[in-house]
Amino acid sequence: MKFTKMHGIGNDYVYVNCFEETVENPSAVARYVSDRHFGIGSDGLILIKPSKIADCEMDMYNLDGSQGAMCGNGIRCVAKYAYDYGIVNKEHISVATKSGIKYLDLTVENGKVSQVKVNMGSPILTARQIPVVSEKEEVINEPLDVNGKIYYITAVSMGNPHAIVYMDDIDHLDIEKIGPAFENHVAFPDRVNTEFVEVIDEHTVKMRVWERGSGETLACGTGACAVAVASVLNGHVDGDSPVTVKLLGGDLQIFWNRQENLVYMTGPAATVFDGEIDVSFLK
Ligand SMILES: N[C@H](CCC[C@H](N)C(=O)O)C(=O)O
Repeated sequence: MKFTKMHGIGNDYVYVNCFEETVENPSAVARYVSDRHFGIGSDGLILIKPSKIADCEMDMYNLDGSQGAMCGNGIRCVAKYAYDYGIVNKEHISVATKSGIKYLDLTVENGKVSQVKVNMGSPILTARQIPVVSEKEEVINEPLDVNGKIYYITAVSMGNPHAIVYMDDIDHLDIEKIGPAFENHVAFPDRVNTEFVEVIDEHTVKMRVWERGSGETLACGTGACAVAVASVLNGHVDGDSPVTVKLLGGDLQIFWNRQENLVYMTGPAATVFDGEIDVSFLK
């Protein structure tokens, strides 16, 4: 199986061009290629497929083989791959995902995509659609008991579920312990991606993320969008201008246009190497 290793500010995936390749069992392949010792090493697998309703389709799998409905860092790399490898030859493209069609604007430098702006669609705040179990219609700064400690969470979906928690110091967070406790909490029937956020100023936040199905990653695009929305809703940032979200792997610019109720994410995409791996033994 031919693949291309790419990343969006350190959130790295193995990409397969399914205009040319066929991947029979993507969950098993995702688990194998993601292993950083016995495989290629990545946060998961992303298939770039032909589409009848968009320029291409993104099909995303986490490190544990579970399928994700949307991937912000991933879709920027899908757009870069599609342009750089000749699937498309235009700078405004559409990508179909499990959470709907997304529209992207590409910045091309020296014939290659360097930066991508994505219309990530509207945030979902209704508890039962996220889903999160709550008596409230929306979960904004509501208490949740996690391992006997009360955390105040804001729940947002960008096509995938996110729980946002604000803290004074995220650098010394024992994320390996608290991350799984949130991920598998009974309040989240489909599990959850959890973002731990420190507010820097009214235009800047800093975050770490424990991803559903992948653990701590260096960045999460949908998570950064969910954090920007939650930060506006909780009055932590100025909602009239873009928010700089600082992640371990780099920064993303996120703007929630309240008039349109659309979230825009702008950030880089990078290709690391092309390769080939035998996955024929996987059933
Ligand atoms: N890293 C991705 C999010 C993956 C979400 C996945 N962990 C799930 O929802 O199951 C991003 O950049 O948006």
